Amino acid sequence: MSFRTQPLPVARLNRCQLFGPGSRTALFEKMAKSDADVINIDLEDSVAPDDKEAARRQTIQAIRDVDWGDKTLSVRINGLDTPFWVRDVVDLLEQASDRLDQIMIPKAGNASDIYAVDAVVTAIEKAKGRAKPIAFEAIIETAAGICHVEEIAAASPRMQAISLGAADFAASMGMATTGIGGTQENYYMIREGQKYWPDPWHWAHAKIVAACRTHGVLPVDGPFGDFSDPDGYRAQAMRSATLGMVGKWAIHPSQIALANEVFSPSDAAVTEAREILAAMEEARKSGAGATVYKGRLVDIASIKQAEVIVRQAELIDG
Ligand SMILES: C[C@@H](C(=O)SCCNC(=O)CCNC(=O)[C@H](O)C(C)(C)COP(=O)(O)OP(=O)(O)OC[C@H]1O[C@@H](n2cnc3c(N)ncnc32)[C@H](O)[C@@H]1OP(=O)(O)O)[C@H](O)C(=O)O
Ligand SMILES: [Mg+2]
Repeated sequence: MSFRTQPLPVARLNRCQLFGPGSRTALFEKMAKSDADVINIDLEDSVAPDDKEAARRQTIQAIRDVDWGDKTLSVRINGLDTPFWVRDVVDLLEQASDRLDQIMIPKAGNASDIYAVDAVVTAIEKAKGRAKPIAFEAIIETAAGICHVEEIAAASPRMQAISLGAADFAASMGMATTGIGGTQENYYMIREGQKYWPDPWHWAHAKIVAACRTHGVLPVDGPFGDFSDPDGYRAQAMRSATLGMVGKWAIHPSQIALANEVFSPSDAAVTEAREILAAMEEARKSGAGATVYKGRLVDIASIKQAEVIVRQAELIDG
């Protein structure tokens, strides 16, 4: 038990992060009109090396021109192991409008990666007199990243979110799969002749959630590549939500409604959470720290659990 209070993450919706390549300008208006809470325009792996400069230019233009409504607007820059990332950061900060909310840092390996981007961003913000500080989201998608996820979460006050990038993560870990997230056919257990498929991403998700929650950062599930498998997407999203993640990427518009559904508490869950809070308030008045709700124990920890759900419902209701 620490005397420190666990910090709350930023109070904004992050149920669905919709991705689109910065080189596909025709998608920008569609992304802006979508129901995703966060838009990630990608300058990294969905953009071919020959298209990098044009994608950067087009992205900056779109940040200025497109009506992004009240969405969180984020751009994924290129990795720190490429020749592109510095120019991405400098041009975005100098040329895109204040409408840009966040920079997403791929393949973050340690706190120094975040520090390096922070140093460049901070210098340009000061030079330009930018009123609104840029937020950061880091992607954990390497063995080094998962080993150092806690220092990454703590690396800068700009850190608002961390996602798992399942494809690069699998490659970095040497995992025997070409699938992007979800159930892996060969990762099974067997009991009485029946196969069961555990979740190979579980431990990484849990480690990211713990690091994020320690430092007041939003933990987010990454991509699910097979956009023709809505049931698989929903199952993965529900596992992530149960573990404490607040949202999931969509790499195709068909995944947006699924993410919004899974990461919005149901009416029944909100009603139950409010009833638990009411039951505990009654208990408190009579001097008790625990009581019975629908035949089960609820106590002071239940208040905190119920508040997670009520807080999310209040964010959604605005
Ligand atoms: C794995 C790692 C990652 O990097 S994931 C993140 C990077 N990837 C991307 O950004 C890819 C984003 N998605 C796409 O580019 C496309 O969706 C697609 C290539 C997967 C499919 O495109 P396609 O046009 O063939 O799809 P359709 O089914 O025909 O589209 C139907 C309709 O929807 C519109 N559309 C398509 N994609 C988007 C989108 N992203 N946003 C908004 N709208 C979209 C399309 O234009 C059609 O519109 P219509 O014609 O009906 O008007 C990770 O890093 C890791 O390591 O894990
Ligand atoms: Mg990746």
